[in-house]
Amino acid sequence: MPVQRVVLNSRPGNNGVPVPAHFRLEETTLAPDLEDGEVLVRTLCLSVDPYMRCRMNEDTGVGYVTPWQLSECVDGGGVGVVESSRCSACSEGDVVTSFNWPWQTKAVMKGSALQKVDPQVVDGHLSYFLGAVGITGLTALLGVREKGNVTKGANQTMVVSGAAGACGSVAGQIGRLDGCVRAVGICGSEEKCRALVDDCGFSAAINYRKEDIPAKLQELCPDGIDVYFDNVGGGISDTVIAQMNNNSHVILCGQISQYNKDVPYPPPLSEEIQETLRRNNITRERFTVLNYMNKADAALCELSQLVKSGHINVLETVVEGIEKMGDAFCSMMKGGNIGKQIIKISE
Ligand SMILES: NC(=O)C1=CN([C@@H]2O[C@H](COP(=O)(O)OP(=O)(O)OC[C@H]3O[C@@H](n4cnc5c(N)ncnc54)[C@H](OP(=O)(O)O)[C@@H]3O)[C@@H](O)[C@H]2O)C=CC1
Ligand SMILES: CCCCCC(=O)/C=C/[C@H]1[C@H](O)CC(=O)[C@@H]1CCCCCCC(=O)O
Repeated sequence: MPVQRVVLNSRPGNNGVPVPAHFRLEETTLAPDLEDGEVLVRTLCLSVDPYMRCRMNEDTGVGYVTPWQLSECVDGGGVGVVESSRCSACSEGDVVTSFNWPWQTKAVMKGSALQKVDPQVVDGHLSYFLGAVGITGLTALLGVREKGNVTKGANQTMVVSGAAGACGSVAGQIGRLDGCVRAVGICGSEEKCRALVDDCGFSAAINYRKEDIPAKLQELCPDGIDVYFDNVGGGISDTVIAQMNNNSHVILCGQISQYNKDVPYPPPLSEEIQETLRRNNITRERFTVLNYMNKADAALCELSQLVKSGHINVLETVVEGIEKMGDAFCSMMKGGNIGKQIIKISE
């Protein structure tokens, strides 16, 4: 059976900006018969994520992430439907997901590597399994709960960087639902600022490309900053940390502004920022969602209810066609997405 797939064509290097030519679309053929335990799946949607930038390097620098190999099919989060099965756990028509879904229109996968999911959990909106009711929603919810110290009635202000992205847009909404009196987003365009305020209930948003971040933070956070959900690192985060209250909390979720640089994860802070953290007793703990998977089932159930009831509004940027994978990844790394970047492969 002929299928299309995306392979890694070349590496950007530890200091390079990824471009679509680092990926290549190929035709390949699937074996006609399944072996015992195997499942033929048709890909519905694929997830595009920042951590994939380190999979483009020979050495990812992050223990739990493996490098993609040159000329081999790349993989990541995916959702699809079972077309035929020789695995007792999967039947034709089942909707399944995996963290290691090949960027391929159809694939033969081990049934044991797939998780069966119920489309009702997302009211049939299957791409949500890769976003708000999947790993990015979990990252937002568990990141806030595990590291944010949000307390109802405590008059707290939350700031979120990368706020109009998949994790950020949900994190600010969770912050509000959990009791923050203000959620202020920092993001890279006017359109994103509008989406945060009009669609996601953020109190205000700052366009870091156009506005003076320190002045806007002072204006929009009159009682200082108590919780900072950090998706980007670098200069934006240094600016936020400089305005944080005593005994406040940074949720170190990601540092995307540094991913095209040859620095370890998490990138080291300047001596000045470290001193600010110490002086003001600000916690800054690294958060990795994969370390909290024992809480995933309950959290996914909560996220499903919050999305279905309209308490969380989901933002997505959906691009169609496997041939757009490279473009979509490179675009997301430069801010081309609002909400979760998804590639739709088939109906
Ligand atoms: N700790 C964990 O377990 C997890 C961490 N993460 C991390 O969370 C963060 C967000 O991921 P995700 O929600 O999937 O991605 P997003 O949907 O937020 O997409 C990435 C966004 O990052 C912003 N960005 C890119 N470069 C810069 C820059 N130099 N400075 C500021 N902003 C930049 C862009 O938005 P803009 O237009 O605003 O610039 C872009 O849209 C990432 O750092 C990721 O690594 C993700 C999942 C799990
Ligand atoms: C560049 C370092 C990024 C660190 C932050 C980040 O984005 C982490 C993301 C992971 C998160 O914990 C959940 C995920 O899905 C992301 C990693 C997934 C790992 C799968 C690796 C698959 C493989 O290597 O085979």
